[in-house]
Amino acid sequence: MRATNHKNRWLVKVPATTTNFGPGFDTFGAALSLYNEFIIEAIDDSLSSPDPPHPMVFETVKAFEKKIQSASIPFKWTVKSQIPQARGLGSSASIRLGILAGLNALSGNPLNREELLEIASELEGHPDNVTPALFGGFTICGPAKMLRCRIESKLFFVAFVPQIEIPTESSRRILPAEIKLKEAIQNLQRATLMAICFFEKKYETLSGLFVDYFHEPYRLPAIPFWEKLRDTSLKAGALGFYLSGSGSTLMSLAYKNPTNVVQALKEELLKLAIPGEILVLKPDNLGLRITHC
Ligand SMILES: Nc1ncnc2c1ncn2[C@@H]1O[C@H](COP(=O)(O)OP(=O)(O)OP(=O)(O)O)[C@@H](O)[C@H]1O
Ligand SMILES: N[C@@H](CCO)C(=O)O
Repeated sequence: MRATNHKNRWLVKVPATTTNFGPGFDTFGAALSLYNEFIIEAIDDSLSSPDPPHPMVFETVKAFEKKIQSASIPFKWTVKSQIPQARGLGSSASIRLGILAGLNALSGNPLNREELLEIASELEGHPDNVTPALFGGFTICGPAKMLRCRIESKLFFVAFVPQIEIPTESSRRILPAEIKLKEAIQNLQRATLMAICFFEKKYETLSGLFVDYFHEPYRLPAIPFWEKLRDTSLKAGALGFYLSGSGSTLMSLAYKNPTNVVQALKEELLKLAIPGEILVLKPDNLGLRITHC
């Protein structure tokens, strides 16, 4: 049996995330009050299960081992899952971070959070889910740099989660290789204004900034009812409406009170007979937490 850290069972709680916010493709993200909870436990090598491992977990363990330049401690994992899969709410980021943080703790914390972020961003292929999941709040990610701010609790994220699954990988493949300069400028202008609104907590000024040319025009056709829900949501007073991550979740931001937006969406969904779930979520300003258990 291998030597393991004496603290050999950890509970890792990872928040869901919403990203892009319209014009902030691959750049903006926020952590939400919906969680995946992982138990990561050291095991005796000889008890290892012969089952093929989860491919994402296998890949994550390999990346951790490469970074620490050593074989990792054998472990088993379970997840109590609230985050719906392939719906643009950061379920894959939660898997990668849950495993990385648990394995790091089992190994006596050889890596700091910035190093975990680097590994998880690399594995995901983009940093905008893993950054808020790890640090909480609203985050802006750039190459090798990130900034974050708290989000006040008067901002509500009203998520409509349709039954349609959209894997991120296929949803990225349909994006264009080039963008027109005029459209890039408009995205830049809106995204910059949006960032200031979040950092200065001027949430009401967010209204009108959610128009995007980078990804939504290519992805939204897969969700035929999006336009009707956007009109309903904005008419009911939402500050903005956007495709969360690569979809399929359609996100409305409500200021101070989400009731009108939720009610209007429920009525429209009933009228259109569209199956799915509405989740009223708050910002999570803590990010990933890990405790010995
Ligand atoms: N609770 C879970 N248990 C096991 N695997 C999971 C779980 N949640 C997510 N996954 C893995 O993550 C994949 C979904 O990742 P994908 O990147 O396509 O979507 P997402 O992360 O939910 O959305 P987005 O990246 O747009 O926010 C699933 O196919 C599965 O392999
Ligand atoms: N920014 C990424 C997020 C995926 O969750 C995308 O939209 O493809």
